[in-house]
Amino acid sequence: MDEDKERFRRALDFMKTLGLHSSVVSPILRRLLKLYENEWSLIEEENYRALADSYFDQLENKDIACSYSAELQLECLSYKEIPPADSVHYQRGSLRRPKINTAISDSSRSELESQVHHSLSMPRAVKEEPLEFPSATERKDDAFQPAALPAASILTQEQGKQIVLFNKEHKSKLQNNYSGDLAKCHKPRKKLAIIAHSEGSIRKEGLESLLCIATAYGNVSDDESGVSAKHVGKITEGIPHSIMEVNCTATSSRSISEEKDANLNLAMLCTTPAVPCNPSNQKQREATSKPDFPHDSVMLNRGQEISVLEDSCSDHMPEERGNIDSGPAVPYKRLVLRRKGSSSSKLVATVKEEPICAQDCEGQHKKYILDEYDISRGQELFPILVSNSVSNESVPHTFCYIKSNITFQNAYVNFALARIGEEDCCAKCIGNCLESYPPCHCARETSGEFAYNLDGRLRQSLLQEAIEDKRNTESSSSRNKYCDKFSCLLSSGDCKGHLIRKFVKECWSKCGCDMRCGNRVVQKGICRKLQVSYISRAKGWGLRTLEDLPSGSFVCEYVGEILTNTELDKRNAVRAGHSYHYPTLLDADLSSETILQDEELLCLDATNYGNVARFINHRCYDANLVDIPVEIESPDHHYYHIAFFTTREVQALEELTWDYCIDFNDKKHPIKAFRCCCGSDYCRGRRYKA
Ligand SMILES: C[S@@+](CC[C@H](N)C(=O)[O-])C[C@H]1O[C@@H](n2cnc3c(N)ncnc32)[C@H](O)[C@@H]1O
Repeated sequence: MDEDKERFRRALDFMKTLGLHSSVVSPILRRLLKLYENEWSLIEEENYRALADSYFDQLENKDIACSYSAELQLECLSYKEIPPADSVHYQRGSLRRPKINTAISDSSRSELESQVHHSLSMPRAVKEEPLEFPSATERKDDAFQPAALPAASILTQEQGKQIVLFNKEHKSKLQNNYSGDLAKCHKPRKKLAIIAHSEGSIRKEGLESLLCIATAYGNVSDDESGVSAKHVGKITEGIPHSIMEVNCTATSSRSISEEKDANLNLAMLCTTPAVPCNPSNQKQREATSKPDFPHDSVMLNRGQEISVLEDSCSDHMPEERGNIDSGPAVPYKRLVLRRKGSSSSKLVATVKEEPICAQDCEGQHKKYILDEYDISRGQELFPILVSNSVSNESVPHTFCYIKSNITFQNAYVNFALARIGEEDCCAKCIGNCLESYPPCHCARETSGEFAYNLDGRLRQSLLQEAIEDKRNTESSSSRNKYCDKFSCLLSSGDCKGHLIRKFVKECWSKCGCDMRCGNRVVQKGICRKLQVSYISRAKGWGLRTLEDLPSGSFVCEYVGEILTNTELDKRNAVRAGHSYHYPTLLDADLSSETILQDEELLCLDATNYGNVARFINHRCYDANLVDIPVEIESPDHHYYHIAFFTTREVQALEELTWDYCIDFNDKKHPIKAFRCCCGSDYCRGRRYKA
């Protein structure tokens, strides 16, 4: 009998650690005991899963109104966290729990429900007790059993770095699948103490370290003082695997402001030593092309994003970088985590605290969507993942991802080698042209100096020139008044001219150098970790970098269909009412041309076919990307590549932007300019009145 009492107490203690109050749990537990004929093992199995399930089931069945007393809103949260059945990716069957639903008779069920309902609707004063966590040794006590709810366990690998994530949100037992639609409840609540607990063990070669990260949601405070994480981990060396056992607990006890949600996330990251990146390494390619997660960023349930930015032994790293997002709704916090057993080795993670969409009190569903897949469908070297944590807008499926430009109908693009003269290639070069002296013919376009430095970045003088060119677009002196000679779609006959742009020329097929030549940057394609991300309702989707980018780095090319301007004109006529527009003119060399045929007057349209660049939003004047015309296959400049380079150092998770050079006051353009929300101090579009 005493043993039963003790087991009863243990069950309640455990449920308390999930935030479920004894007075609510006790009747449910009693009912379960009756149903299972005192077979405790069925209830204790998997850390009281049956009990927890029964609790949630009852709440689910009884549509409890949201007018709880404040101290019980935690239960409300638990209930509302349960996503609609059709959106839950987690399989109930996988819980292996006893079939409570069928086992409970109607009368038992209603009795049970009434108990739950009664308990929840009774206003009671709940004493807020400070949360105390058992130490590692205390935890050996049976009274504190770690939850064995199925922790999300995700493996990613990139450049040898292995990140293993065990993620658990308090009581979020249903959300162990990291993708899917989740609904949540925003409820005013006062003080909330939440606990997350996770455990797991992994077997993996060469495990090196363990980190435990705890983060909390909620508009509560600007510091992390209310959140703490402890872990007990050990790595056992063994051949061929190391075994890591992790046991992690996090607590948060903070004041939660109204209308905000609260959450606690736990992530455990295990790293293996980095190995040098070699894109030709097949194994690595396979690993990086896995369409599950970004290499060093782990998307947690409900969109919390932890990006491992730096793993360094330096003590000079800034601990706070502040808010690095331009959008209003997505604050970032930067955590600096110390490695266990080391006072100097730090791992810096940026935690993106997402506004959590909710099933609000009116019962209206707003779904929080996380779509995680490689939008390039394996075409790019690194997967380009998609993330939306702002709205219920789903991943754009309205276009087809292409890695390089494709020609539409009669657009004239001729790559015949015969058209490349001796002065337009370096047939005699061997190896890396950047190391040759004097520079070969391919440096001619950039005044006899190669456009790129040995580290692959654009030379600063060229970069500055390109930035200046763009910034002067408003002044007519930098434009060539060419368009009176033909119908220009920029302004339908009222053209203010086109920018004269300086080209970069890369080596190509007729050159003697090989693909390792430093004068081949754009043609190698995207080699940065990028993410298509929903920025805001005003701007829609955008592009972010997931890694720090030095100034002058090549990011990506603007890829689309190569169209004639006449075709574009036709398309624009039917697209006038569309919200987003993706075409861009290939007009960088119009000034040097005489009269052009229609099929030579080209543009790129990424509306139906395009790459990541179609998501880059506009920013007036001080954008962090600049578009540079690049000659690769063809010495004539009707057709060329538009390549984006960083105008300055760009930090991981910043949105990438370029100046579209839109004339926001041009009322004659067939496409009405959007109302600019770039946020720049020099914004030209803000003045535009719709
Ligand atoms: C090339 S698309 C960029 C990707 C687009 N945001 C999307 O969701 O697909 C250009 C369109 O994005 C929107 N956009 C880009 N920059 C913007 C800005 N600064 N302010 C408001 N809207 C912007 C405009 O609707 C524009 O037509």
